[in-house]
Amino acid sequence: MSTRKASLTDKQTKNGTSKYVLERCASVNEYYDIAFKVMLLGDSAVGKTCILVRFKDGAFLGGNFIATVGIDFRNKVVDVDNLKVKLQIWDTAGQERFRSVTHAYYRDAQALLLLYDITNKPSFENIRAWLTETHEYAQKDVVIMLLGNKSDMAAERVVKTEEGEKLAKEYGVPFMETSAKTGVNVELAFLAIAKELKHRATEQPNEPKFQIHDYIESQKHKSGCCGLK
Ligand SMILES: Nc1nc2c(ncn2[C@@H]2O[C@H](COP(=O)(O)OP(=O)(O)OP(=O)(O)O)[C@@H](O)[C@H]2O)c(=O)[nH]1
Repeated sequence: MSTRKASLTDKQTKNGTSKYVLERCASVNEYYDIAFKVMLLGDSAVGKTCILVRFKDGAFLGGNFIATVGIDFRNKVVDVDNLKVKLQIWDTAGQERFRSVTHAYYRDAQALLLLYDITNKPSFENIRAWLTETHEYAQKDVVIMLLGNKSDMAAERVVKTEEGEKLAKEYGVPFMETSAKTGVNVELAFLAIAKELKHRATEQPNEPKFQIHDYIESQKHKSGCCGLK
């Protein structure tokens, strides 16, 4: 069991991360125009922490698996259409015994990344239960994305890409397979979420609506670990 501790205080959750913050803000030397909260959800060991570390630091946390205790978060600022968008990304513990802790944080999240492991069938089968939880605890208009992680482990795959696509279609949510190990589609997943949230927050009545599904389809497989524009 890890020594990682729940580090998100009430004060931190309220610090410059309200839904539509549009003035320029500085937080620990990071300037941003608008801020959103994103939560990573899914069974234990599907790779939530690794996806976050890959996105934030461009590295892979290999070696011994250390389960997250409670909830933790990291910030990353990305550029979307000349705006600096800060994503405050909450990494939750997948283990059942921490569920009541994480439920309390759903309400403030504007987006949820729901992960399963393509080499672990139960983690995929549990996605329906995760979706039920999100409907119970999250905001009605929360943006949800389904991610099939560990796509680098082709030999151990037990969940077909088409099964992920089918489930995502059933729930009307965007889907892609990712690998925290190789970086495939990791930046794309977060960037698509940032774009969707930014467009929702700044949308003008006569502007065409941002189509997250179309954006993802046009960008899939282009993104490795770095450099997606
Ligand atoms: N091959 C491969 N291994 C991965 C990938 N992502 C995560 N792992 C491994 O899977 C294990 C679990 O990863 P974590 O990121 O700690 O899982 P988690 O979902 O945060 O787990 P909890 O904290 O218990 O909720 C670790 O041993 C990682 O090295 C991936 O994309 N490919």
